[in-house]
Amino acid sequence: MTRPIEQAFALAKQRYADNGIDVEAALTRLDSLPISMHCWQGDDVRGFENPQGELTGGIQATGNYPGRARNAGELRADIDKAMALIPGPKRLNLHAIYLESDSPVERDAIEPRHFAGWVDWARQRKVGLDFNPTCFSHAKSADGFTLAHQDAAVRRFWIDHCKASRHISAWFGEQLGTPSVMNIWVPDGMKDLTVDRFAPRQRLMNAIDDIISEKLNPAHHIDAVESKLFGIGAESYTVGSNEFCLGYAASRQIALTLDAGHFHPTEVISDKISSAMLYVPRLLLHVSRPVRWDSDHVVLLDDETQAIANEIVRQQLFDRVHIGLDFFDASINRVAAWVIGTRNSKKALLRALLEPVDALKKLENSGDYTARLALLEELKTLPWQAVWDAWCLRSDVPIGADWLSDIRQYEQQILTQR
Ligand SMILES: C[C@H](O)[C@H](O)[C@@H](O)C(=O)CO
Ligand SMILES: [Mn+2]
Repeated sequence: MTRPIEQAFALAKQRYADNGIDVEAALTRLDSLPISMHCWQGDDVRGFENPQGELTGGIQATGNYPGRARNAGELRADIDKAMALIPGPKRLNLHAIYLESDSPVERDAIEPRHFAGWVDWARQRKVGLDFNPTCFSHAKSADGFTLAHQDAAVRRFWIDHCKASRHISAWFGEQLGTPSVMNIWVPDGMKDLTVDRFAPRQRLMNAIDDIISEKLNPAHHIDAVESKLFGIGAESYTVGSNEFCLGYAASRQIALTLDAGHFHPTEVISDKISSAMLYVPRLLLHVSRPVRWDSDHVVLLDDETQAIANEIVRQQLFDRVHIGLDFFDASINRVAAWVIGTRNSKKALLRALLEPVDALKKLENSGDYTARLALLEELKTLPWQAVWDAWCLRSDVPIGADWLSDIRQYEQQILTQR
């Protein structure tokens, strides 16, 4: 059964060796690059705090596919299913609304114990956790403002939520032995013409300064800020814009989060990585797929996903770039969405690792742009797929589209019974 896979792999290895590429070294590197899967794909960003509540903050999960996870047990089972179909290392990215508690807990009162179930789950599976305060889908964010709110009491509430979130994040890192990247994203903005664009940004800056003022162990916790261009209902003005977040992360030397859907339609985050890395210590990537807007479609193996992976590999940013995903599609099987998007992100990383980067840079530096273009195009059709299949085989996950039958079975037995 596995013989053709192995034969194809042997031929592919030779083919890549002829191009100066050590396939085994590429796979060793791939085995060291975790992708942080976002928990919110499993339940359309509802969480367990108030699952019947409205998703606000200018984001939207569209679709009504059956089988949404309704509690932590179901969500963990779905993540387990997805992870079993994805090769290589994975992490899990949690939002604060995925807490577990028998009684209501206000956001500014969340504690590590509310996430003990997740830590137990992660420890058993040897995966790291990342975290996000949830500054949306709440009565105190209903007017579109949180950390930049005019009302000091509302601002304080969200500052305290983010401070509590940092303690949870640091606890994740300490418990699991791998730092948790905590991403602060706020939806704050205005629907229409905004006269004072300065004061909210000043308030946001002061609020985040307050949040990160307590020094936490960097071996346990990493702070990140995520910019955005616009949200639904905040089309004219976003307080945490790209300039705000880049400036903030650079001046405070914290991580900058680049979400592929948070820029103008023709702007790409792949081209921002090399610039941002000159000024910030780390990047968190939210690999996503905007279709005409920040639609958070499932990640494809498309040009931009490939370009993002190429940047990480070509500039050797392995220790400074954290790769996360951010999409939520409720119109297809949600577990399949995770599998498709995460496998595609990993395929892009593999293809990037199979590039003869030094040879390409040499051609570029010598001005031989003809050979550079020729080689880049020829590389696209080298047998990376045989390497991918062999890696799936080694990682004990299905090869090709074989994973789909597992998903179908899971759908019939589990998801449709919900
Ligand atoms: C759940 C959100 O998508 C996420 O927290 C944030 O990263 C974002 O991208 C908002 O558009
Ligand atoms: Mn994002």
